[in-house]
Amino acid sequence: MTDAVHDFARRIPHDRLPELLRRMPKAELHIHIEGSLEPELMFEMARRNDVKLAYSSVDELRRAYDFNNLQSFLDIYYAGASVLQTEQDFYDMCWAYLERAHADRVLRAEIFFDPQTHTVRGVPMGAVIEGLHRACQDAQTQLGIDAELILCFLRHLSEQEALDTLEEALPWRDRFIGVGLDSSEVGHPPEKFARVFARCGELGLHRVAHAGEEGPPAYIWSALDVLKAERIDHGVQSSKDAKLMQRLAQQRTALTVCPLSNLKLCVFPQLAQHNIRQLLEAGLAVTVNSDDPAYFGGYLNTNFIEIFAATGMDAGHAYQLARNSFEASFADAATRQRDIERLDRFFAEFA
Ligand SMILES: Nc1ncnc2[nH]cnc12
Ligand SMILES: [Zn+2]
Repeated sequence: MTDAVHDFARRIPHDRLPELLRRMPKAELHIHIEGSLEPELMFEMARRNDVKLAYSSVDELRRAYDFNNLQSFLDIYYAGASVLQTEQDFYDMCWAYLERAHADRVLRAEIFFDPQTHTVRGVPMGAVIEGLHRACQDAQTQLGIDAELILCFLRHLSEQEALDTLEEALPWRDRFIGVGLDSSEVGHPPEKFARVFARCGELGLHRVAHAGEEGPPAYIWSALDVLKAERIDHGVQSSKDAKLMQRLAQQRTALTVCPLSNLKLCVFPQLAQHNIRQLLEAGLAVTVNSDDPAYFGGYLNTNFIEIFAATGMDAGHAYQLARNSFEASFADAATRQRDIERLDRFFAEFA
């Protein structure tokens, strides 16, 4: 941050913070598209595809969104994804997210998808990828959002299944920019996926991984050293390991932190106890993200507003978080620079 922007940001009064956070340009780097499927759209898809849900109404479904850890969420999340069957379903879900993100002043979105959740039910890989890709293209032309896809492997499945999934997706290689690793973390360390990530590196794909959401700092070390992950998704457990904190700060490896997700999955008992401010002030390249907004009570701006209210962060922190999101994105250098200039202009003009 330049000193001028920094000084200006520090003078913005706290009561204007929600407005600043809402209007500030930003990138979202950690969003599972299946986690953006709102109950209303889920019921609509269940109806049109003749899929039976375990809940009789939107209200009953929403009442079931009461989680005590990651697994209790994943069980409901995978059941919800069963309504997605056609290319149009994937398009509709992704378009709904992108419109919502646009309203939150997201200039760039890097969107995770879980193909194995769908191919195992007989949905063709092409229906998943083409539907999502078409929504990303329309978002570029109609909303001006830059949106890209990241294919995630489910870590509760085997490495061989991940390798098979990669092969199956290769005809659409130009439709995704990278790969990630998600699902049940504890008991499924990054090293289980060493070979498939090495192969993705050879293919020129970006690599990210969920690590240190519930799992230990050792998983963050191996995501970096074995998988060569360029960003760590969540990574909040890094504060338990001083050496790791030093490394992440020194390398400026981005952490895609998801405050409301961590609250809803009981990673932290209250938002006020979240360590995002500590991580940011220790010099880590922290970003704010929504993870699974339809399940965790808020899209990106709600995450910003609630975590700022709970931890007392100010406009200087807001600038740094937004700037980190652009610097950590996989956009080309000119696009990143353009977005950072937009951010600087926004802060200079905010009044
Ligand atoms: N928070 C999360 N952690 C791991 N896998 C996920 N898949 C969707 N959301 C996830
Ligand atoms: Zn996630």
